[in-house]
Amino acid sequence: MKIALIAHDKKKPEIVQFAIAYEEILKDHQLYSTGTTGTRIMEATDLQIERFKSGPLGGDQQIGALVAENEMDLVLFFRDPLTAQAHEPDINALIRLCDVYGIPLATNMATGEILVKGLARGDFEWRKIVNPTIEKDE
Ligand SMILES: O=C(CO)COP(=O)(O)O
Repeated sequence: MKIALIAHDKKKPEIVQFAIAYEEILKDHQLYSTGTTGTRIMEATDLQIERFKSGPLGGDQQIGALVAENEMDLVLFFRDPLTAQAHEPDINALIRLCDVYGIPLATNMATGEILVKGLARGDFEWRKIVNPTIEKDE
């Protein structure tokens, strides 16, 4: 499965802890991230992540483009709801596209844990029906 990992600055410690805790599950998937989030996770784990631009420079939009192309299966986006973001329109656009295309989206760690545990037990098998390009053993 293709999984996007994104976190706002105040949530970066959380997503790093999350990636460490679920590394055994995440390592079997294709991982993508916005720039800084990916760097932080790769510094703390052995995960390989394809990094896009930093969020404020278009990274959320690049991940949104994959969602629109049916090339993303899960978005883990630990948002900071208490800090104004210069690129709020990009953030809203990514969240909107996940809803447009019915892509599972976690905006906080508690939801992320449920989705990743679901991923591990096979709850995402339906994505192989809507996206036949997903490898059978992913
Ligand atoms: O701003 C972000 C998401 O909206 C995250 O971007 P970075 O991972 O580059 O900090």
